[in-house]
Amino acid sequence: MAPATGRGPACSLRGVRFSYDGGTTWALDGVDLDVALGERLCLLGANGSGKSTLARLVAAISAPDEGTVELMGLTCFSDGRPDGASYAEARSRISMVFQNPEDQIVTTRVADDVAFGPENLGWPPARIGAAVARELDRVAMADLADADPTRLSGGQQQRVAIAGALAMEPDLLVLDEPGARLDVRGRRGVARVLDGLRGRTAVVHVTHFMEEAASADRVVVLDRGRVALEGSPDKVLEDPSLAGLSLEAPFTVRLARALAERGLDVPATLDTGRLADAVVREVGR
Ligand SMILES: Nc1ncnc2c1ncn2[C@@H]1O[C@H](COP(=O)(O)OP(=O)(O)OP(=O)(O)O)[C@@H](O)[C@H]1O
Repeated sequence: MAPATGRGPACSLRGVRFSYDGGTTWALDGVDLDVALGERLCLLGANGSGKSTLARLVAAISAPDEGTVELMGLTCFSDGRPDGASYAEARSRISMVFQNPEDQIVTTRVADDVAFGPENLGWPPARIGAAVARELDRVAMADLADADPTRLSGGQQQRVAIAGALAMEPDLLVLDEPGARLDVRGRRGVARVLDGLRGRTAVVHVTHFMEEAASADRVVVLDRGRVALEGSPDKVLEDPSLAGLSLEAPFTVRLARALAERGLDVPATLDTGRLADAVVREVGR
């Protein structure tokens, strides 16, 4: 087994396989995945393609059946065999946010909920207090610090869950469809928080929303437990093979294709302004 260094990349998976039924079917079937420190990666794929399973492996919540998992430069699994000390160390540096925020509520006061993770890490009270104040501020929930989280809206609860995850000052934040139950405003709020982490905290973000993937550094598309597409958002979200993976290209890309079919020379782009400029140029104002 490679020595544990504790340095990056945030995540490096090689030949990872995972089965829920003892190897009859594979939810993940030979996945290689790298996430650099500070990088924001979006995971896309049809229902059942393996996104949540992969997210849990990256978050050090579940173990692979086969393959090598390195997290924060620590070899946690080598050929499927665990290294308990490395795994425990990696876990302390990774946080996860799930789809249903109510599953993550553990107390009856917002500030206590955010403090829960740091308390489990054994931090001194002053450090915990500073982390709670900082993260409630980040998610614009400072006014509701004393509220009962079970009485908040789904969007507010998700912000509390994100604050709790970030309060532990993770090097890697894994989010499994955090916007699934949020309206547009709620999802924009999550996007703003993620933008603020750019370059400092690695983020692995499972989503069904193409617009969210557009702002990632890199996009990976899963198909039946394997990596089907990988690259920059421009490259992946404009790829014509997306439809064959049961994914719909973003609106601007579909619009550009429809205009091109009608004879306009416009690029299939994620950039609304660039598309608008091209249309204006083509129709001659
Ligand atoms: N707890 C479980 N027990 C048995 N099979 C499971 C379990 N969780 C997931 N699976 C199966 O593993 C495969 C991958 O599921 P996973 O939830 O990782 O996909 P996903 O891409 O996140 O799907 P979705 O977009 O629907 O959330 C699917 O075939 C699914 O049915």
